[in-house]
Amino acid sequence: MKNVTEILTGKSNGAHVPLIAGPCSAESYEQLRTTVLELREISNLIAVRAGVWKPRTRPGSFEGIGEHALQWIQKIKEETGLKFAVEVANSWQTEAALRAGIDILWIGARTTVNPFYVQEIAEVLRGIDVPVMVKNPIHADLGLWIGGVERLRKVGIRRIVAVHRGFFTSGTSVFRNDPKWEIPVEFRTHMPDVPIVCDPSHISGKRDYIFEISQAALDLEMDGLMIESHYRPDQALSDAEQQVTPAELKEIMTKLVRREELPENTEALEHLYELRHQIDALDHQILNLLEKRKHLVESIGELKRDHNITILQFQRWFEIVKDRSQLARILGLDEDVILEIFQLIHRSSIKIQQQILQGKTTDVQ
Ligand SMILES: C=C(O[C@@H]1C=C(C(=O)O)C=C[C@H]1O)C(=O)O
Repeated sequence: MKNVTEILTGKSNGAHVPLIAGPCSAESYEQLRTTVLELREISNLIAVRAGVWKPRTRPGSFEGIGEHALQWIQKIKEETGLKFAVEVANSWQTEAALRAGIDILWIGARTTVNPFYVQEIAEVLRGIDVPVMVKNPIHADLGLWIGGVERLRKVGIRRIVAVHRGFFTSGTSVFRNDPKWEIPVEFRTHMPDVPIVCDPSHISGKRDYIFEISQAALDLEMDGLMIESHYRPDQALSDAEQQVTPAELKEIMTKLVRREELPENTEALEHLYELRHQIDALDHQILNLLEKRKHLVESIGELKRDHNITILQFQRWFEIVKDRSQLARILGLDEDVILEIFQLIHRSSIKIQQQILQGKTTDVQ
């Protein structure tokens, strides 16, 4: 687990799961203060989140208190000594947040989608040492997420944390936003030194799923959690259904299981290595079989070239799909995954045969 606590607050917080929590929006001084005082009871808490400017899909919804709420934050910061994080979506909001001494800024999903906005914010931050969290863009465009981080790095921001808040779904998921776990995993392979915090509130859209998603995030080695909490969630002016009370949040945090990357028990560790050894052997067999398959595809390609036969053979391909799906089902394998693997293999076969028919060598696939 990367040290999100140190990056965002400059302090360390032991082996806990770092938690950033607070209301979706700062609605009133009382609401914010009561929530924060209750949240202080959770030992994982490293910073408070509070929306000041709220980007809403359609006008007419509560769009945040605006700059005035920064004064409440300042007062509560003084009283509690806690660090506060605020979302900024453009240059003047960034300037106002910095003037108010906000400790951590975050760039929201609706801003990460737009490189112009991210750049505008980055320009205000040039030469300033403030930690910034970058939420994934609304749709699953990994490049924009990485690009957001790169824009901040280019102006000298060093303390950066990515936030996974899920991706737009047109109502096809039980969740408000589709987690698409493969995207943060992919993000990690591109930017291994940037910690990722999961925001289960925005993924779930419903408080009942927050524990489940938080646990899934920890099991994928995410480095912390960002969760919306309100002392009276049902009366919240925004995101009422997904906010939990500080007491509920405390319970969620206690129930979460922090799993280690490797078992401490030496017997279990040896068993793990033995099983991995067997997987290595099987993977090598898979690769050797793929190499043999490739040679057959090449021979068929030469035959097609010499006898003027089309590369793509739908009838044969449909038979393969039917046969391999059926076998996958019998073997208890995930049919969709097996189909995807065969689609990739088929795509590669087509490419190999195209090269043969065009008279090129087939080294590159
Ligand atoms: C190998 C062939 O060419 C293509 C590749 C296929 C494959 O990879 O199995 C199947 C059908 C064709 O679209 C073939 O015609 O059999």
